[in-house]
Amino acid sequence: MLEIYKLSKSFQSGILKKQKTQAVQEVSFCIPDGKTFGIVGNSGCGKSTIARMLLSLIRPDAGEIRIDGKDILTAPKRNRQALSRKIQIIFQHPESSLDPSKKIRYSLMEPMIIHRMYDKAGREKRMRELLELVDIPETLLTHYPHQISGGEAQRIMIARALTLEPGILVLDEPTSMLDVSIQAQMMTLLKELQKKLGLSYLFISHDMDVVKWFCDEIAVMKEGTFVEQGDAEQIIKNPQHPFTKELLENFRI
Ligand SMILES: Nc1ncnc2c1ncn2[C@@H]1O[C@H](COP(=O)(O)OP(=O)(O)OP(=O)(O)O)[C@@H](O)[C@H]1O
Repeated sequence: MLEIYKLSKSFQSGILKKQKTQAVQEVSFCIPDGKTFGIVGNSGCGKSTIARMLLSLIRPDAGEIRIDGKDILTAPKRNRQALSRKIQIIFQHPESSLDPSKKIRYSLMEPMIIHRMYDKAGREKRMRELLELVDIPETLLTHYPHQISGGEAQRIMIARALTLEPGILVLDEPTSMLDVSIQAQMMTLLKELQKKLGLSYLFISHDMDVVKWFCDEIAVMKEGTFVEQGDAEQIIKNPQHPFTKELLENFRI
């Protein structure tokens, strides 16, 4: 279970750091095990800043990030690494997330080696289990990233994220760079994996149709705050906030 409470982050930029942007302001939400929470909003509203805080890439100014009741931000240093490993991300551009000079086998093994997970035989076994889960043939292990398709690269990235046994995946527009025909396959795979592994997803997207099908709950984000949040289908069917209505209108055009 992921619980986010009053998370805030501002950035200072410009000459003498005089310009302040409140990127995220007191957002709270909760994702139970096996559920999907979606964040929708225009470019620059703060979605990636939330993702970066969850992945411990930047530190929030205030708030709490609790995984199974334990706050990552105040946990002792020795526990923090294990806790932050529980949240992994799938990016928009799978090709650029894979090292072009390394074979697929290396990309799958690397996180387990860095985090000293399993012995050699255990890592091999885990890698093969994951390949089967994401439906990728073992023959691809000896390929380089430029020798595989966008859809295959995204499956490999999902397997790579799962090597660390996370409970939560942040899906940052995971299919927006793929062909429409592959997008549906990928979303179905993500649903299957969620069911099999009990994963929680934080899904960042612009596509209202996908959000409605994929998410249990959503938040509509504008200028750093959630203007509306709750059951996905309910919000899309009966939006209350003018900004949500505007987003839905623009999407339908
Ligand atoms: N490192 C930074 N320094 C200064 N301002 C930043 C920094 N990172 C983000 N911002 C600002 O914070 C706000 C939120 O940015 P963020 O990247 O979270 O938006 P987003 O909703 O993810 O946008 P997109 O959909 O385009 O990726 C924006 O106004 C952005 O310019």
